[in-house]
Amino acid sequence: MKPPAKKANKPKRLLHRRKDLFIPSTVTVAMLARVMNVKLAQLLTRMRRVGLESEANYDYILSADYAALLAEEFGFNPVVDDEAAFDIYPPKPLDDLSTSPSRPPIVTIMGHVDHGKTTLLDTLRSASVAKGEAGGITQHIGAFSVPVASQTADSTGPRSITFLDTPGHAAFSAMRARGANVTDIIVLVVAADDGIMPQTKEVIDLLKRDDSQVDLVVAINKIDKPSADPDSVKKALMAEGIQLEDFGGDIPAVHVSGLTGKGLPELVETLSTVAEVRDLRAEQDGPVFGHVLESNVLKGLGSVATVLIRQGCLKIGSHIISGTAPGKVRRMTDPSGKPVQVALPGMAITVSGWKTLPKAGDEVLDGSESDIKKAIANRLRRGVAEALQEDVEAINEARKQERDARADGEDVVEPVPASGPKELRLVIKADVSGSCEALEGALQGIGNHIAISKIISTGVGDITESDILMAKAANATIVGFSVSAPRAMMSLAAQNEVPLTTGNVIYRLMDDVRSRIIDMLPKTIETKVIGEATVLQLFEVTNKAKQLVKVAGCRVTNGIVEKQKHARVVRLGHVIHEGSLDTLRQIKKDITEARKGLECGLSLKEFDGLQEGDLIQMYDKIEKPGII
Ligand SMILES: Nc1nc2c(ncn2[C@@H]2O[C@H](COP(=O)(O)OP(=O)(O)OP(=O)(O)O)[C@@H](O)[C@H]2O)c(=O)[nH]1
Repeated sequence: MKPPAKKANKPKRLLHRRKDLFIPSTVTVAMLARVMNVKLAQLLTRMRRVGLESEANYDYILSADYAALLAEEFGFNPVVDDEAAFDIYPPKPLDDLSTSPSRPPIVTIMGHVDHGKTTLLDTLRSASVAKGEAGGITQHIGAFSVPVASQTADSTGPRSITFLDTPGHAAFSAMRARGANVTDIIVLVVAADDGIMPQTKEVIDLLKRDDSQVDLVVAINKIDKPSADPDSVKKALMAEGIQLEDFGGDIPAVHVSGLTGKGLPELVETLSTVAEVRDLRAEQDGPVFGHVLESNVLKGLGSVATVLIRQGCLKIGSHIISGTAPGKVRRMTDPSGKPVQVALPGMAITVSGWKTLPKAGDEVLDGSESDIKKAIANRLRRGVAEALQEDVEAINEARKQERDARADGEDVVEPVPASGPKELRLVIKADVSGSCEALEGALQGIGNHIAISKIISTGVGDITESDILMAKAANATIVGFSVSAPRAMMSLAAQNEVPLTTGNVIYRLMDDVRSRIIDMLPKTIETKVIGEATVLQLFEVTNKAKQLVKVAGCRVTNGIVEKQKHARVVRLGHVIHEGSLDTLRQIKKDITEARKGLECGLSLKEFDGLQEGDLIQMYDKIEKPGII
């Protein structure tokens, strides 16, 4: 009788927990294979399969993104440091601002050279100061505010207009490059006596291209001049596609004179009307978001920046961040120099209290002191990583070119030494752990199957005696990044014959390691043919030692046949002998060289088998360093 069948086990669901793999900011393919404990060939095959064809090389330096992707391919859970990713970001603009408070419009004046932008701004600015606080001083801070005269307490239009007066400034290109358009209205200044000029066209093109909401107001300037012809300027603008109100369009044009001030109240009124139609509003509660327009260091105040507030409400004592500059608002002044306690959207104010100088065009955000500290550390680290990434791209490209050149040449691939590749051992020291990690990623695995770099130790801090002793014991080279090597340490390293290299540019250190690896590779010998001669006839002559020797009557067909160079005999495309010349003669005279077209007689040392039709090649041997 058959034993009762065992109750089949229910298949258990396999819970595959992926192993965490820490991903450094940069890592070579060889290093990634090593840390994942997979064969390099396997990783290269997988890279090709996932479309990383041109990156599939042992020495390609992968970014953390690619490395993470590949780690996932091999079943790992790539861990990119969350703390390292922390940052403070601009707040998302609200979808519906209809209940938010109104804000002043931001106006930029643009136009062709000499059409009067500066004069117009100066007149507007001085008018604003005159109308503003008595005794206010006009400071050049990158922006100023002009009150709108016609506004009453219950009207809905803006009470003031903020003019930005640095249109060609770097801040603008920096902001534009990040897609930030701070301007609501552009005033296009066109001189009534000059008309449309190249920079006028540039502004028009910019407006046509710009899909952001920027309104246009045309200021036909220098209207006081007898030669002013505003009508023909307007027609020319229409021809450029600027639909002016006068011709049934919706773009207002105002006749002004920046010099006399004529028409400026109308210009301000027009801007106010355009702004009113736009119904410009911004959230005053919540996080602060602004842009640095200008920054400089002032005596007694330290680093000061003009900040255009775009959202939120900046207060004295707020902790702020801009780029990698942290700050705590100590003092704020409006464009007339009057201290303010709070800065609202649409206002441009000077802010002091920065620990370092922020850059024009950078965003200004607020946050808690500790968040700002963390964000700054990460931004600095990312800055290093980005700079490194640029280097890395250049290095990857250089390596690719070398490889391509090598593939095109006739080089023979050196066999792998039986003992495995030679190692250049490295002891790494860096200023902070971030750069240590970056350096590790960049230096590990430089080389090829013959010689390769291997990091045996990493550490943070200056180079010490124990580093040198460890390097000596391990026969390693010390690489220091942004650390100091005191003189005593340098001499200790020299006494112990420990190679030591320091620097603060990662790619230079990479180059240094590369050249050390190259020195470990066998040199390749290249030949360069410098002259050729064809054997026409053979003679037998008696030499000085009374021996009968064969002499070849030749014609030099290419270059120069120099007696002291290396010589080889090529027969039917094959080299049949390599050596050197014994004699080189013309008629009966010994010569040292024979140029193209000449006939000469020659014989070779230790070779007596020349035949008619043989090709004698004279060549140089060039020693070339190994390639990685
Ligand atoms: N008659 C007259 N001259 C003016 C007026 N506005 C400016 N100008 C003159 O035109 C010249 C150029 O004026 P700017 O204000 O420097 O012109 P701009 O467009 O700022 O020039 P750039 O800064 O070089 O781009 C100066 O000589 C001014 O005095 C105006 O309304 N009427």
